[in-house]
Amino acid sequence: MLYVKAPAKINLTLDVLYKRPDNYHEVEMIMTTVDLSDRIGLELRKDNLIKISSTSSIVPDDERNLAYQAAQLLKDTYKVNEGVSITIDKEIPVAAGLAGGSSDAAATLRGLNKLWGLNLSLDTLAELGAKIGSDVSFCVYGGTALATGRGEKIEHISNPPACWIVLAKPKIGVSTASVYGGLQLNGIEHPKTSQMIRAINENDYDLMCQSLGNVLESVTFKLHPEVVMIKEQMKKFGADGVLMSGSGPTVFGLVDNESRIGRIYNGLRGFCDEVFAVRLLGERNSLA
Ligand SMILES: C[C@@](CO)(OP(=O)(O)O)[C@H](O)COP(=O)(O)OP(=O)(O)OC[C@H]1O[C@@H](n2ccc(N)nc2=O)[C@H](O)[C@@H]1O
Ligand SMILES: Nc1ncnc2c1ncn2[C@@H]1O[C@H](COP(=O)(O)OP(=O)(O)O)[C@@H](O)[C@H]1O
Repeated sequence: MLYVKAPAKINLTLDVLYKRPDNYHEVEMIMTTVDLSDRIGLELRKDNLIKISSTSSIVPDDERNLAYQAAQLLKDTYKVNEGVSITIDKEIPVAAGLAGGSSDAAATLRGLNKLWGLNLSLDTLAELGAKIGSDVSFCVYGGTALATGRGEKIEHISNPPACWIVLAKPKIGVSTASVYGGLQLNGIEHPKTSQMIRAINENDYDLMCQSLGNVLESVTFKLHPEVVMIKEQMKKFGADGVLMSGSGPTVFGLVDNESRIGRIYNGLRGFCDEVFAVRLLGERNSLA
């Protein structure tokens, strides 16, 4: 059995430039990985089948699973005559804005590259990953990046200043498609992407906290007002910078001082079942 780690991502900035003719949105976002991971187990099968199981009751255990799609795509593209049993130990909340499914797909690509002896580069895996979903390419590489296009064009940047992240997910799932679909770009306030890059390059924690921004908040806040409340609570309990990740509903708070985490964590536990205090991960993936 080969085990591969599949970490969650957060969006430090998420800007939408325009809606494209293919119905995707042209984005500009800074993404980084955090130390909250699913664990993917891969075991070779001689019978040519792809089988999938997970510890979560809400994640599909058939061809709708993004990890299954990753295996199928590699199998079809490279005419692989072996199968695989995939097990997913799910730690990342589902439909949360943390790219759990995309990261599972990316980890499956990296793992099967080794298990099936395909010898593909990370760049090739990232290119394949884009066929599964817009966030999969970033998840193939991990680390910290500026993502453009529909999210699949990846430019690596330095890792942000070291800090803690508190993640709080209210008990609702959010559909990424409906959030993008509800976005009104007229008069919207765009995040300061280049200021965020400067903050990261200069290792300036305060500037990083001031530069957080996500245009999708406006949509999700209207659909689910409890997300606004969680953001306010996170600030009240002492986080230095607070933002919704991706299309939500997870809200994350940045904290540079370990002694303040307990108060924020315990305060949020009163509102959300799923609360995590984690570190930024930083390191980029190598081939599994
Ligand atoms: C919002 C973000 C931010 O990182 O993450 P999540 O909240 O999903 O974690 C991503 O852009 C989500 O990426 P991902 O979840 O891979 O989306 P996809 O499966 O490619 O697309 C799902 C749907 O979202 C819309 N979509 C997605 C990406 C994009 N740049 N423009 C879009 O309009 C499209 O309607 C598409 O059909
Ligand atoms: N391996 C997987 N893990 C989680 N969700 C998955 C997976 N495969 C498919 N899905 C489906 O993808 C949808 C989005 O899940 P997820 O990736 O967790 O959220 P997000 O796109 O908000 O980051 C879910 O509704 C789920 O049914």
